Amino acid sequence: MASPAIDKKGEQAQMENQPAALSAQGTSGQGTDNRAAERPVALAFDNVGMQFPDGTIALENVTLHIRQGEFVSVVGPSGCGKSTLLKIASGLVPQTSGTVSVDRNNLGYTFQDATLLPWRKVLGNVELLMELRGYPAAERRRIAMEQIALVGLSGFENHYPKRLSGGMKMRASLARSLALNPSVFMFDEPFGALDEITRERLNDELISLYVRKGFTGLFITHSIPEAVYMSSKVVVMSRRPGRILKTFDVPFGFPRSPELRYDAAFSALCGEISISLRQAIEG
Ligand SMILES: Nc1ncnc2c1ncn2[C@@H]1O[C@H](COP(=O)(O)OP(=O)(O)OP(=O)(O)O)[C@@H](O)[C@H]1O
Repeated sequence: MASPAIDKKGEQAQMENQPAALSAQGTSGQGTDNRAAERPVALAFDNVGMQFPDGTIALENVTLHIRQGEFVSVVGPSGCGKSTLLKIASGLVPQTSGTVSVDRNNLGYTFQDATLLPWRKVLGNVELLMELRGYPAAERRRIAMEQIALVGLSGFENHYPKRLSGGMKMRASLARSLALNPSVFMFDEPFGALDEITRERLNDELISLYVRKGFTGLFITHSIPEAVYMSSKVVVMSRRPGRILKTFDVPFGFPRSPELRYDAAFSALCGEISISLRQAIEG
C-alpha cells in the first residue's frame, strides 16, 4: 500500500482524540512540537529496577517520563532490558524497584511477532481483544471493520493468517490493538522481521495512525534511522543493566515525508545517536 488507507467516517472521531498540541502542529513537516512540555505525563518510569529470580539485573534506576502525544523510541545494546521495560509498563512483569505510572486499561502492545491466531480469519483476530473485553458482537464487528480499513486490509477480512504476507500480518496485529483505541501504544520491534521497503511503508502508515489517533507511543527498535524517523524523542540505553544514557529530541514535525530519510540534518542526528550507542555498547 503506497499511502495509508484512512477510514473517512472514523476520521472525525479520531481527530477529536488527538492531543491539542499535536493537532496544532503544522503538517508541513517543519518545526517541533514545542508545547509537548505542557502536556500531562502519560507513562512514567521512576527509578525502575528489575532483577530476575535467577539474579540477572536487567534494569537499574530507569527514569523516563513520556508526555501525552509524544512518540519515544528506545535504542540500546542487545539484552539491555528494552523488552523488559515494555513488559513492566504493561504489567506482564512486575519491577523489583521503583514505580511505573500508566493507565493499564488503555494500553496497546504490539510485538515483533504478529501473534495472530492461525485458526481465526483476519476479522476474528482483530475482534479478539474486544471479545475478551465483552464488547457486543455487532459493535466489535463494526469497530473491527473500521480498523481493518484503517490499516489497509479491506478485502482481506476473511483470509487466514497463513495467506497473509509478513507486512499484512503486522497490519492485522496493529488493527487488533487499535480496536481498543489505546491512549498509550507500545511497540516491541514490530517491523524488525520485515524487508526494508515494507518496513519503511509501515513506518509511514504507523506515523499516519499516530497523527490521526493521537496516542502516546513507546517504540523499541534496533534501527537508528527508524527510531529517528518515527519519533519525537530517541532514548539511548546503556548495556545491561539498562539505564538511560542519553535522550535526543528529534526536531522534525509530523507527519514525515519519506524524503526526510535523505536529509542532511536527519543523517547528522542518526550519526550522533550512533556514536552514543557505540559508547553504550563499548561501555
Ligand atoms: N525471565 C528472565 N529471567 C532471567 N533473565 C531474563 C529474563 N527475561 C529476560 N532476561 C534477561 O534480561 C536481560 C534483558 O532482556 P530483554 O529481553 O529485556 O533485552 P532487550 O534489550 O529487549 O534485548 P534484545 O535487544 O536482544 O531484544 C537479558 O540479559 C535477558 O537474557
